[in-house]
Parts: sequence; C-alpha cells; structure tokens
Amino acid sequence: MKILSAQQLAEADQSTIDKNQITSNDLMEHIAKLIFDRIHQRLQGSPVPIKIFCGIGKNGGDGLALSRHMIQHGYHVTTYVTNYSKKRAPEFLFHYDKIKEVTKDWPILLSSEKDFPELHPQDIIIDAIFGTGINRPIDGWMAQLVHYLNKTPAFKLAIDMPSGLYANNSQDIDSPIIQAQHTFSFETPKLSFFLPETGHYAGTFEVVPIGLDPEYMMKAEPLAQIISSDAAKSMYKPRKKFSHKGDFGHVLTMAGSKGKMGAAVLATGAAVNMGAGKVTAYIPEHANSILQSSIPEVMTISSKSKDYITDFDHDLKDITLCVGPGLSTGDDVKHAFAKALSQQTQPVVIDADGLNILSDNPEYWKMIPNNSILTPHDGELKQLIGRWKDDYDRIEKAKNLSIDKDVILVLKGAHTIIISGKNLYINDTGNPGMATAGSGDVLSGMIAGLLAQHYDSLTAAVFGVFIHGRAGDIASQTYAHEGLKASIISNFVGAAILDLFRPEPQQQPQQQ
Ligand SMILES: NC(=O)C1=CN([C@@H]2O[C@H](COP(=O)(O)OP(=O)(O)OC[C@H]3O[C@@H](n4cnc5c(N)ncnc54)[C@H](OP(=O)(O)O)[C@@H]3O)[C@@H](O)[C@H]2O)[C@@H](O)CC1
Ligand SMILES: [K+]
Repeated sequence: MKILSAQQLAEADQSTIDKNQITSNDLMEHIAKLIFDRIHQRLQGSPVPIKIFCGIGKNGGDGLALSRHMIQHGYHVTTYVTNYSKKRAPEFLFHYDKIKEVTKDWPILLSSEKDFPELHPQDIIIDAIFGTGINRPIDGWMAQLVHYLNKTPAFKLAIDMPSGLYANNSQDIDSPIIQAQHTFSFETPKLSFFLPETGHYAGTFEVVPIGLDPEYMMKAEPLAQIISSDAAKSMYKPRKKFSHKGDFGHVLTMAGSKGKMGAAVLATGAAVNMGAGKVTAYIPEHANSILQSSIPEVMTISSKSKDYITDFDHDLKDITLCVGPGLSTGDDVKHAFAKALSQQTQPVVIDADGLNILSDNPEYWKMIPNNSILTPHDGELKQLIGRWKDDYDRIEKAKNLSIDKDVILVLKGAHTIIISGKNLYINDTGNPGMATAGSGDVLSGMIAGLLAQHYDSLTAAVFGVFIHGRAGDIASQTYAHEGLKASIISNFVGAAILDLFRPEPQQQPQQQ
C-alpha cells in the first residue's frame, strides 16, 4: 500500500471529484457514511455520550456529516465547532447547514477556554478538528483545548488524523497534538503514523478506503510503501519438485566471540530456518562444540584464535556472507572482517559489530559489494550517519547513505523501514515482544538465507523483515510478548511462510 503526502491526497481528492463529476460535499457525505458504518458496527446503538469536536475546514466538515448520521441513528451526540477562524471551508458550511436540518439547532460554538464542555471518562470523543490541512502548530486557546481533551481518560477517536499531527513533515513534537486511541485514516495511512516520535498519537489506526481516483493512486510516486501480505506473498519463491540443496545456496555466518556465541547460534540457526541449502558458521575456536551441539544442521570452521575471529583464510566460493553478530571489534577481528569482505563479490549482510567496525573504519566501505544489506538499530545507525534532528532527518540521512554507498539499509524498529536509494518500504508486522536480545541476529541470518536462495537484495530485505515480524506475531499468540525470545521467533519462520497462504478471514457483514 502506498503512503502519499498530504498534498498528494488533496490532489487525489480533487481528481476523484473531477472524474466522477461529483461535488466535494458528495465525497464528504460518502466518507462520513463509511466512517459511521465502522462506528455503528462497534457501538451497535449504545447510548454512550459522544462528543464530536469539529474544526472549520474539511476535517470539520467530515465531523459534521458524521455527527448528522449518528444523530439520525439515535446516538447521543453533542456537536462542538471550534470557532478559531472566520475562514470556513465551503464543505464545512454545507454540512453545518445540513446538521441543523436534523437537530433544529446549531452545533455548540467554542471560542475560548470558558466554553470548554465538561468531559466524563465514559464519553467517546471524536476529533474532527484538523486533518491533513494542518500547517503550523496549534496555539492559543485551541492549544488549551487539545491539552484539555488529552487530559481526559475518555476514549478519543481521530478522523483522518489526530489534530495537530503533520502527515509527513517535520514538526515540533512538543506542540499540541491530540493523543488518539484510534484513528480512521482515509485511503492510506500517513507517514507520521509509522515514525517513533509521532506514531503513538494515532493510537491503533485503521485505513478506510474512500474510493479515491484509482488512476491517480496508481501513478502517484509514493513517499513510502507498506509491505502488504499480498506483496510479501508475491515475493515468495515456491520450490520446484526436483530441486536439491545446491539450489538453495550456502550461507557463511561470521559471528560470535567469547560470551557472545548466542548471537552466532541465532543468526546461523535463522539462516537454516529460512531455507538456505547449506549453512556454515565461521566462529572462534573455543565455540565449535557450542555451534555443533546447538544446530546439528550446520557445518563449522574455526578461527585460529580461541575466543575471537582473528583471521580469514578461506577461499570459499559462492557463499553468502552474514557478518557481525556478536563478533566484537578488536584490531585482529576488524582485520579478519576486512579480509572476509574483500573476498566477496556478491551482496553480503552486515549487522551489529560488523556495522560498528565499519563506522570506525570508513576505508572498508570500498570492499562492500553493491546491494549489500546493512541492518542497524538506532545506536548503530547513529554511528553510520551521525545524529539526526528528527525522524524525517533520520530517513533523509539514511537515504543519502544508501544512495552514496549503493547499499540497502534496514532500519530496525517498531516499524522497520527498508531504504533502497530514495525508496522506502515500511513493515507493519511484528510486535513489542520482539524487542528482545538476539531478535536482530535472527533477522540478519534470515535475510542471508534469502539472499543465498537467489532472492535479490531488496526482496531479501523486504521479505525477510516481513516474515520476521509475522513469525513474532504468530509466536506471540502462544508465548505472549513477555515470553517471546529470539530463538522462538526463528522457530516460527515456517509458520509465517505458511500464514502467507492462509485464506483471509471473511469480513463480517455490516450492521445497519
Ligand atoms: N484528501 C482527501 O482525500 C480528502 C480529505 N478530506 C478531509 O479534508 C481534510 C483536509 O481538509 P483541509 O485541507 O480543509 O484542512 P483541515 O485539516 O480541515 O484544516 C483546516 C484549515 O485550518 C487552517 N490551519 C492549519 N493549521 C492551523 C493551525 N495550527 N491553527 C489554526 N488553523 C490552522 C488551514 O487554513 P489556513 O488558516 O492555513 O489558511 C487549513 O486549511 C482531511 O484531513 C480529511 O479530513 C475529505 O473530506 C475528502 C477527501
Ligand atoms: K482530526
């Protein structure tokens, strides 16, 4: 699914109106009905007090139209209009008049703090104050209103966006923003929903397809793409009947040091679980029995040094190198790292201490084959690109690195972002249970396993991240977030692949 900018969404909105020869008011009416259906399906006519706060732009128009539908269906709705400007949108005015036809009274106008209504914890608050038209921080009494609404424990539902949040631009995150529990986002989610500094404002979010012009949507150059199940399914390569292990490649994990052999076991095991035909672990000498007894499917080669990998004297042909987990960063280790890299001609996966060595030794960049995949967490990323001002700056700097060095970056986080040049792919699988030691080692082994099976680099990164998250999601249904650990995520890789082919659950019919 594409993520478009606020400006593109406004263009898509206009294009839809033009092509369908409808008015903006008609489109708003249609959207309000869609939102109403979703709310009605959940509330089933419950007499809960609903307070809808509407701005004076189109987001406010959506709120007014929704309010009218709810009132007509017998809900206990009070409608407020935040009267902060005289510049009312025509669509707002249209629906402002229409609601009066139903209520025989105008909505309640709020013009200052003294007008704020009393709120109760059992209220449902619907935020239709600002949507994608927000272009500066909310200030004055409107800022107080946002704080006032945020203070109440009442459930807050945002229409299209939580008011105050920008869809896709940098903003001062100390400025007032509605903290929603849930957001109905029109047609596509917004980029800010996926970023660590701002994502929490949207709460859980739900995309409501509103039928925007398909041609515009198809042609639009997205800010980012969310990796959908369908996209992941199309990336999967089924196996041919007469294939043999040689068809599925050979991963060499170069990982581990004294006290950190778990990282090597996890990365190596994940390459096996992801389906690599053969996997060899290159490890410090002392760790041979650790690897061999943990993963019988794996071959091992030992470094000459007991506790660290300090050399690389192997002329291994056609291997996919996965280097870094638990490696440590001493001088001998970094020379071994450089030597291993210098022998590679096909893309490699670099993680953890591999990234730390690279940050400290920029001269090694020239040894990294094009389209290699780097999987930094934020600490490692900072070493690679320097500090960033905010999430948008982080993405820009990472894009520049990806372009400059011709590598793919996997920025690990709640929504892992894969950056390939100027293109962004956002992952929507995974859960907080996966924020656990070794989870990243598993991911790097999985991506190497896919590379070995001839997935191209971008697909290996995108598909690997998706399956890793899905494995964690399926595993968490048995182990809960707390009980999830890296080796379990790895063991659920197969279940995650099977899940790609499970039929979608049937949609419940909508209640009227
Ligand atoms: N795109 C789509 O597909 C569809 C979109 N639809 C809906 O339209 C929404 C976007 O509507 P919108 O453009 O009228 O903007 P909205 O967010 O209501 O703001 C209103 C005005 O407020 C102003 N303003 C800005 N910041 C401010 C501030 N801090 N403090 C005070 N004022 C501020 C600014 O005007 P300004 O004062 O800058 O001239 C702005 O124009 C969208 O989210 C969705 O709900 C659907 O109905 C149809 C399909
Ligand atoms: K809103």
